Amino acid sequence: MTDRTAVALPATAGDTLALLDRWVAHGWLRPLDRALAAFLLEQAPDASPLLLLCAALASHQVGRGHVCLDLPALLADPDTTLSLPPEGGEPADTPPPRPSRCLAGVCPRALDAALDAPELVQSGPGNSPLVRRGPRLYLRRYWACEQRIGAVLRARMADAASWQEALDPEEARRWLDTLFAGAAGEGPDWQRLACALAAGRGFSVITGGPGTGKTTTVLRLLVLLQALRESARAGAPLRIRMAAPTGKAAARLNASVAGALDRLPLAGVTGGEALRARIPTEVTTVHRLLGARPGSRHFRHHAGRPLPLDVLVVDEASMIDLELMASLLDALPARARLILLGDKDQLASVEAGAVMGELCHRADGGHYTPETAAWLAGVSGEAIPRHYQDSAGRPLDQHIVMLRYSHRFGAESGIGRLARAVNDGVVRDAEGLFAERGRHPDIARLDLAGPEDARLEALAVSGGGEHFAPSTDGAVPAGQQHYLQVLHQGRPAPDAPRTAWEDWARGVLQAQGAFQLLAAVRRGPWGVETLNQRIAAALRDRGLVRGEGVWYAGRPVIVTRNDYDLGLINGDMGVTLAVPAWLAQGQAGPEPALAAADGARDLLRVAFLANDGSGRIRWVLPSRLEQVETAYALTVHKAQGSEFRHAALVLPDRNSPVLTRELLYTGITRASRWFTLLSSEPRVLARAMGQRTLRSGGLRGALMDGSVSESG
Ligand SMILES: Nc1ncnc2c1ncn2[C@@H]1O[C@H](COP(=O)(O)OP(=O)(O)OP(=O)(O)O)[C@@H](O)[C@H]1O
Repeated sequence: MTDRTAVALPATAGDTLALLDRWVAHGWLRPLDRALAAFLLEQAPDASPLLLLCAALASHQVGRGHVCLDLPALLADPDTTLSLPPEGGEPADTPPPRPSRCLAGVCPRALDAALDAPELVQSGPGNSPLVRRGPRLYLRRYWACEQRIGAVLRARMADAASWQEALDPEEARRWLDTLFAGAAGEGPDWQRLACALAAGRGFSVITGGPGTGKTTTVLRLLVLLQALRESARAGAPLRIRMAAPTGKAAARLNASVAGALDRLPLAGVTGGEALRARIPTEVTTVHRLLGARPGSRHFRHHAGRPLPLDVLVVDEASMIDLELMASLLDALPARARLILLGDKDQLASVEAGAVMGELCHRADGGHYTPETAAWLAGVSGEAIPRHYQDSAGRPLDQHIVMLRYSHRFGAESGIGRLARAVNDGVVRDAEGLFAERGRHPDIARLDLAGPEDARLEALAVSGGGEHFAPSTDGAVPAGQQHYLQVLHQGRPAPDAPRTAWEDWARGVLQAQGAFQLLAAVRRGPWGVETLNQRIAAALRDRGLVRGEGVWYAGRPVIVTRNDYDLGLINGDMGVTLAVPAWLAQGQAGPEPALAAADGARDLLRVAFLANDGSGRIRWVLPSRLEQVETAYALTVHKAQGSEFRHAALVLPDRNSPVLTRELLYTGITRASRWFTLLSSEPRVLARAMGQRTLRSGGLRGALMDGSVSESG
């Protein structure tokens, strides 16, 4: 609630820091944000209170995913710049004044005057800690990242003609006919258009919801590019690399690439098998590709030592934050082709920046110029419908294609229809899908009586099959007990060879992906912390897990920070297993004489799937895992890039800034077969769908006109 009862801008810098302390104490601001204000005051002892306040708020925006502080928005609605209400509730003592009260009466001119402090705020290159560009106030690091990204992408857009001219349209058309043989459907084939467009661009984005064929399309594109390279006799085959932001996303793409490549209609095509063999199936993480170095934020590859590749495909690009994208583009050779894949409607990265969303904000409408449409028709044989054409289309629009038809979720799929209704913001449709019980056997809604309703645990343990209409194939949704049963029942004998233990661990990890409980928030009764405790207790009560300590057999964990020494990436998931001492200690196999007695010497190790796509199991000593959390429940953010057969989403009964349409959409689309919604608030869908994630940043503006000038 906006508080405009009195003008209360702190009078001195000391008063400002005291106010920031109170905001920190109430969980409205991070200690880091307050520390920045204190640092600036040391640098410039006469800095104005308003400037210090703005600096702390600019820093706070970064923690909330924004790239900068939007100054007009700050004056129009000051309280949206703090974390209000804080997660998990407020402390009991009197709350401090809100920004709306401190800033009441502050006009744009006063703000301009406060920010006119060249030692702290400049408008471009320099060494001030803050940068102001028009309506935006940045921490310099984020302004610089935005500049670097803008410069690389603008240069590629400015050079579009040379990429387009380098493409032989007839040869491309011949290959597209081969690669899309038999693929006729209603309306334009956007996959074919995507291949044609990306083949004629140095930088392109292919966006689409789940199952719209991003992987299938990009593999066809890679074959097309490799084939064109060979027919032009332009030298060695293209060096192609594929990467994804997390180990989990890389492993998922890895698993689908090999199958999708096998399905390409290349059998019987002259040279087809050789081409197929020249498409890599290995997907790495962006960090690994760039050469992350332990304990450093610098990478082995950068502008001075670019990546040795000709084509780079980056999947799940919406999860890439501003800094990582800047590092990636720095390391990209000037003539290397960049193809970004992802779902523009998903939540943006946890860290600052929403690069994919900024690039794709006009993707729904197409906005292809008549020239682009004519060129695409010549290359692909597909006509772009008139309503996707726009004679005023911007250069950026000409680099983006949206795949519009889900091959995974047919027209009748509840998950597919729910995701669409949520995305379109049509509350009545979304609510109605749950009301038509039985019509959609893949979705269910469980209305809880309150935060303590034990039906939540029951569903998480068993999967809650009783809430779904029966499916035609008789399959039922899994819960947590599924992987624990695999864990208990599939355990090899103590003297079984190493391969048997690894197969078992793979089986447990795979079964663990059959169900995931998701939550919107971390703290409070509906947050992952409470849910994890409740599920662990419920599993103990049912005898599915034993042991009271932090580590016990069956504990699932998620890695929360990259650990290059252990080869683990933020988002990797593992399961704790009790294994014989010989295996835990890295010996090749059991010593026969000891094997029989070995069962008594089981040790705990956490099994992770190696994120190099090899399918190997990494056994990690629990005490070496410093940055992990229990993963019976995950936030939707953490689950991004993963997919589960059954995803159950728990939403809070109170409004929260994180409860947005994008969060709901991302949660729903984590489910591949069954989706359950759990909440005690009947209006929760309407609430979440009514809130959009808006992220401040200047990239979109900088790219829209396609000019090479600096963003303003
Ligand atoms: N044009 C098509 N015709 C028929 N089936 C298709 C077509 N394109 C993709 N598919 C099928 O749809 C499924 C999803 O395709 P794909 O994995 O390429 O989609 P995606 O967008 O990458 O999915 P994800 O949501 O996993 O990122 C696959 O089974 C694939 O074989």
